[in-house]
Amino acid sequence: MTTALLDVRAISLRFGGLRALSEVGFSVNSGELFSIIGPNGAGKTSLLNCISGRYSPQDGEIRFEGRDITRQKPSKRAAIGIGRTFQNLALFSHMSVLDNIMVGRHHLLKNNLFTGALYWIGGAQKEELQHRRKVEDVIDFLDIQHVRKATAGTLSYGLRKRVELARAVALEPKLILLDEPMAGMNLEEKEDMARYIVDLNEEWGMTIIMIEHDMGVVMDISHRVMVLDFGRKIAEGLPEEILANPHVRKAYLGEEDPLLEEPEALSA
Ligand SMILES: Nc1ncnc2c1ncn2[C@@H]1O[C@H](COP(=O)(O)OP(=O)(O)OP(=O)(O)O)[C@@H](O)[C@H]1O
Repeated sequence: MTTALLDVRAISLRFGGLRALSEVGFSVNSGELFSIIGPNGAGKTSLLNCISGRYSPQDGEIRFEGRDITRQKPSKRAAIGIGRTFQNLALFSHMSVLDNIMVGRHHLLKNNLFTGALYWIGGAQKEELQHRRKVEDVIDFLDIQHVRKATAGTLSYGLRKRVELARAVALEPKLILLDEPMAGMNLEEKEDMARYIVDLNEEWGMTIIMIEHDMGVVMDISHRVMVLDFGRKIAEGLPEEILANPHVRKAYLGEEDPLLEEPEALSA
């Protein structure tokens, strides 16, 4: 039996009296592009925060590569291969694009005692070289060579989102969590971003969990989709199954749920 890369088991998260997540469970396999959708306030970002370690669920368990990480700190989770981007940009706006990406890498290496030891016994140059090569690969991949020296805060919104993705990718995560990567983008920027996400998944082999409101993109590029509503999982399946699900259509698209409707004869 293959072990899922990520296994979320019946997690519940409360903020005082508010139930942000109620017994949500799902698994993501290596190589999947898995999307989470749902109306505003459904609990999508809270769920991502539980996976990255920012929030701690009161109940349930989260396993990564078969190990229980439910109580691990966010930095430890980043070091074992869970990367993320944020709904609102989280770049150092006064720093260059290159430095923003390097910061992520240094953070990763700082967590790695072995590379730390190498530094002291003279392997620093080789390490630094590999380090820079990786960053250059990421810069090439995301087509941001032309702005590598620019101050991040001066870039257009679409480009800043791309730099933020570059910083997360430079950490070489096994699993990357994308919180609304296309929010606020125009059509062209969205198309570009969708292509980068698909390439990351198909060519770089990264497993992706994405929250996104643009249904066209979600249904187009996801392997599987999960739907949250009021902190509960209401559906999970292939894009076409989700689109055809009457409960989803009602909760998410605001359409009437034929299963819940009264027969015409009775309501007349
Ligand atoms: N730190 C927090 N403290 C208190 N309540 C919170 C906190 N974070 C989230 N919530 C609440 O939890 C619920 C779920 O919020 P969450 O941001 O996870 O939803 P979402 O599905 O990501 O929404 P959106 O699509 O608007 O981003 C909301 O009612 C929200 O107000």
